[in-house]
Amino acid sequence: MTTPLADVATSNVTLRAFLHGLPGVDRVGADQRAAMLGTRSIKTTAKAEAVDLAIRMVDLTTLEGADTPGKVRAMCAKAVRPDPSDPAVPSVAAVCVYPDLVAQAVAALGGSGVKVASVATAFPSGRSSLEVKVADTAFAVAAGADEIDMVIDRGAFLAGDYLKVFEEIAAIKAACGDAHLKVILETGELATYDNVRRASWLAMLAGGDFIKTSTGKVQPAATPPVTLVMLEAVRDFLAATGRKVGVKPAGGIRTTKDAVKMLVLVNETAGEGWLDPDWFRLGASSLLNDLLMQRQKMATGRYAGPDYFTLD
Ligand SMILES: O=C[C@H](O)COP(=O)(O)O
Repeated sequence: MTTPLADVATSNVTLRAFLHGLPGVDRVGADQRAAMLGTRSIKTTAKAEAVDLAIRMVDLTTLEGADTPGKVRAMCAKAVRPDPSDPAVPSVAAVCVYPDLVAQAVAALGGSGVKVASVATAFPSGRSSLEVKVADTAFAVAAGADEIDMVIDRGAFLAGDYLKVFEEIAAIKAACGDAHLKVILETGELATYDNVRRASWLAMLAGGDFIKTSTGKVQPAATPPVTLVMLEAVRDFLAATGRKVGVKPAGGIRTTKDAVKMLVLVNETAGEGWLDPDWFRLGASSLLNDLLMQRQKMATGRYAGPDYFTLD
């Protein structure tokens, strides 16, 4: 008899049996399908809409040891009005910063509708005690974070201790309160697409509101096939449980072409219902400028050049 979904996390044995019972990913098929969808051409009008949608989906990110309050304030201004010369350009979805810079971001964004996301849980390695990770999360939430981007314990996952990973995600979810939880799988360290599928289900079963590919600190990061596997997982999870989970590819998404490819993948895999910033985000530090350049090119027929927009 198969274990009901609500009970699969009662022990590591049942959780392992469930995750290893998921259908295997056809690696060649996933690579080919992602490559094929990446060659789809779209009409100019659809492209203009896609560029604005992609801007609205950006989590504008700075995650450097050298980040300063001034840099975060400038990034927040850009998040709200990406192109000061054109008020028709929409705001991005969120900014993403380290926990100690959340308060500055909240103050700079005040009332704009742009959310503040923060990478808690000993980002990017995730190597600390659960106590420290929960405290890191609580600190960011108390400072006003709307969203927490946590990293999973890849060491525990790769060692087969799925219950530890599950319980950690559930504890961080509890510490989030009303803040949304994005669970970073760090797919570049998971070795196989089967593991990406298993980690996606694990994160969703444990209560994640979003599953996110990468920290941006490990290569490869948000590749199209990995994003495809995760989109299939949220589609199948919705069918199995009735709960919808979002997807956030992050890391290495730099061009409008990369972003549009992602939107085609979303449409063709999870479906139109995910083509919304509530359900799909693009985590990126430098994509926004390229989207702005392409937007201007489509409107005026010429590029403004990268210097026209403020540096990310
Ligand atoms: O979450 C977002 C990533 O850290 C950004 O990565 P990126 O600098 O490659 O765009």
